[in-house]
Amino acid sequence: MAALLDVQHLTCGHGEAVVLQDVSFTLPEGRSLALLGRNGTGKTTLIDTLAGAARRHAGTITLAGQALHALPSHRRAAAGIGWVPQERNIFKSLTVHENLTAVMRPGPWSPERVYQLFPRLAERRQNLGTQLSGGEQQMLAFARALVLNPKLLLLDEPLEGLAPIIVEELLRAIRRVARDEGLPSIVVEQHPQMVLGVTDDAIVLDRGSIAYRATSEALLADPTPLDAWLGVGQH
Ligand SMILES: Nc1ncnc2c1ncn2[C@@H]1O[C@H](COP(=O)(O)OP(=O)(O)OP(=O)(O)O)[C@@H](O)[C@H]1O
Repeated sequence: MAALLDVQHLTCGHGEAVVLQDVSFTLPEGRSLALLGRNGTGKTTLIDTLAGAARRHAGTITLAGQALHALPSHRRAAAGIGWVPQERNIFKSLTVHENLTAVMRPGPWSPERVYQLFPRLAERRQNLGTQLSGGEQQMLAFARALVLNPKLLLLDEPLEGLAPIIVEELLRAIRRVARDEGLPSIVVEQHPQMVLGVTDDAIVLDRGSIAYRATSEALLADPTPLDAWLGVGQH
């Protein structure tokens, strides 16, 4: 079966600066991928390049047979990229419910379904974005990407800086969406043990390229290969 996402010989960065060189990987339909690596190794740059928000110097990005690499960001969203950037792009002057209805498209994920996934958002549906906690904003950013009914979900450090109880809720939601429902997803994370439990496969970036890849299950069973790329005791 053809890969859902096919990235070939991708070189990308910011302006003239190259951050990742000649990166190739595929993501099959129904699989989820943890994107790991030390600070500054280019995880966000890779996600942003897939979403059309960083500079592609060379290479191709194909989603469900459609070439995306020459399209602007909004057309990649229309083609099925559901992107949740680190800065949580919600409309702060709209209510939770308006945030969802402003972007929703037909498909299995309706606002009512995301409220079941995130009961906190259901309680806050009439609250403005400005009235939400950081964790609730992250849930709303995730929910907005879901109601777009994307073919591929990109989550950039969705757990960063959040309280443990919120991290648990988000991990449960990622597991349900990515693992149980099989929505293809790429999840950037600095701390592997959390994300390896909710993804199928893992890629480690180092020095501008893919340094290591394995199944998440294998790395959970034996994380020693991560020592070389993330630092001993860092996972
Ligand atoms: N907008 C930008 N303009 C120029 N350089 C940038 C920009 N954003 C990131 N970089 C540089 O690109 C490199 C990779 O950064 P990137 O944020 O992709 O790494 P990362 O692995 O996501 O790190 P972190 O975990 O800290 O977010 C770094 O050297 C960074 O300084």
